[in-house]
Amino acid sequence: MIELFGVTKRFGAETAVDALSLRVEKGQVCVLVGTSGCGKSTTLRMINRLIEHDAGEIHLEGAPVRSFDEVTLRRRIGYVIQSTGLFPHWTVARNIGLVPRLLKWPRGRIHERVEELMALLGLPVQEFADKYPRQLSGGQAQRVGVARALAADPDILLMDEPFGALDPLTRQALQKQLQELQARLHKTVVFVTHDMDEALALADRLVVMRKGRIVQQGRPIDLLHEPADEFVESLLGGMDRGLKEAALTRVSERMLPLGPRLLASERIPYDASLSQALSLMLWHRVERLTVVDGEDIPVGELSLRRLLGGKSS
Ligand SMILES: Nc1ncnc2c1ncn2[C@@H]1O[C@H](COP(=O)(O)OP(=O)(O)OP(=O)(O)O)[C@@H](O)[C@H]1O
Repeated sequence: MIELFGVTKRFGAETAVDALSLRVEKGQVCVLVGTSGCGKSTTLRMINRLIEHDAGEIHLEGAPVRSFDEVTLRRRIGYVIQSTGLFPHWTVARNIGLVPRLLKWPRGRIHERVEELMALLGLPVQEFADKYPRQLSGGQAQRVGVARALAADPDILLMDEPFGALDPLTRQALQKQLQELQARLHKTVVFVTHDMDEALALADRLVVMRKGRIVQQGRPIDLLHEPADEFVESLLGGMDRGLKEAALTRVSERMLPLGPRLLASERIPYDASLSQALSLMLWHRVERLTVVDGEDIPVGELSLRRLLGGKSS
């Protein structure tokens, strides 16, 4: 668990973070959003003490962050940034093993851990272990960055725009991979992003910041339904909020069992979102879709009325 109590950070005359209080439960993904310069990165970097706070308290599992030495912080908190921060003259394997080496793990254990992480992140050892960062694509480098952050099995992961520099397809693939990892590893994650779709997809708890303060926080769906003010409303998508909400619901949650009717010709996977279903209906000018499982076998149907929240088909 991470707790911030009235935390303030000033840079000269400017207050970057202003008496901010926040609690991130164990295993939760907390996403910070807000306009540029509102203090998201500063908040993140105070948690691992890359920036020291001026006032208030920050606690990890109930103990002040200032009571931990640097090595303990490195072990307990993984940190991923947009530019990856990989050492250019080190191989992928060496980059991933950085923190275990600092912690003086035995060589064999480091080797095993690096291989385990590369497998976890979909980076075949044969192909990537001896490559240098310049030989990697943006998405591959970002995966190495995540593997490195996870190396010492930290409880906490701080991610600052980790996928910001990637093309939309790679970005979505890495978001999905992060969700799958999180389902297995249950880290306590604080994630900063400018991309509202990314924020809504990943967040258990969404925190909207403005001028160093929190304007609103809660479950994404609650913020979409009841934004505290116009600022939150427009940040969350304004008129697009309906589509953003639909993106949060899976087709499998709305579909009905297969009925006696003929199957609709257009098909959609059961784990697609309602916004994708709506898009497909618009594209094909149809009001019904056949829902299929991973093997393309029909498992249900989704009608436009049902998609809109109606009870019957
Ligand atoms: N090292 C620093 N020295 C002086 N001012 C700083 C420093 N770091 C941040 N600031 C200022 O503090 C404020 C908050 O910056 P921060 O990087 O936390 O915002 P942010 O919300 O992460 O912004 P962005 O979304 O653009 O990355 C900004 O006004 C910034 O100029």
